[in-house]
Amino acid sequence: MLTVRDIEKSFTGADRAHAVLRGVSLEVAGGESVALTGESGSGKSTLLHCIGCLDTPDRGEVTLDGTRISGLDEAGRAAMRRDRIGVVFQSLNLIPSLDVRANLSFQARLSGRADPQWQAELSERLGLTPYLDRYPEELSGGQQQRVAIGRAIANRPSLLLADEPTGNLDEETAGRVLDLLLELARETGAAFLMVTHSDRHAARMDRRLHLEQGRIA
Ligand SMILES: Nc1ncnc2c1ncn2[C@@H]1O[C@H](COP(=O)(O)OP(=O)(O)OP(=O)(O)O)[C@@H](O)[C@H]1O
Repeated sequence: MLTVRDIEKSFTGADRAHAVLRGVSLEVAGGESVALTGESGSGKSTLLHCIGCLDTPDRGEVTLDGTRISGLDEAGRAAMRRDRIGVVFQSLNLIPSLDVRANLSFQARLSGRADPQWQAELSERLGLTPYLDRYPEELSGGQQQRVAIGRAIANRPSLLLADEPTGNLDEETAGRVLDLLLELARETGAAFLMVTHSDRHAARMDRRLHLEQGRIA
């Protein structure tokens, strides 16, 4: 269960602070999928970064399965990212020097939770088994996207965060990739929060939250 309480975040510009998040609260239960929508610049990525331990809110609390993650130091936040949180962002951040097999298992190995049987099943369901020995640059955009999803889920994270994960795929491939994400998140019991600009994709999730003027509308 993800709980976000009254998060505030400002960025300081040349002369003044610009408040991006002005008291955002939300909850996502394990196994539940929630779409996060909002105009460009409304703070969706900022919110995801604060929740995913990639940035810190100025005020407010983020709790994951009872652990207050917003109060952790850098080492604690790194451990949360490694052990409990899976992310699929538009810049996929696959490791170019590792083949697909090693990219898939990278995070799970770091956290000591590598599970070869689960990884083999994931590779099969993501259609990646024929490509396990290839390097990211030898894959299509859709194939790379599926590696990023596999890597995020290989660890069975409590929280899965995705930022426009199908943004650069054609509509049909995007639909299939979203199906897989939803299926895997539900199956592993992850709380799944996804930023999307697509009404069609948002409609496929259990719930939708809209960010407007720094708050959930
Ligand atoms: N590191 C930063 N320093 C200063 N301003 C920032 C920083 N990151 C984001 N911002 C500002 O915060 C606001 C929200 O940005 P954010 O990327 O969260 O929006 P978004 O809703 O994800 O937008 P998009 O849909 O276009 O990706 C924007 O005005 C942006 O310029």
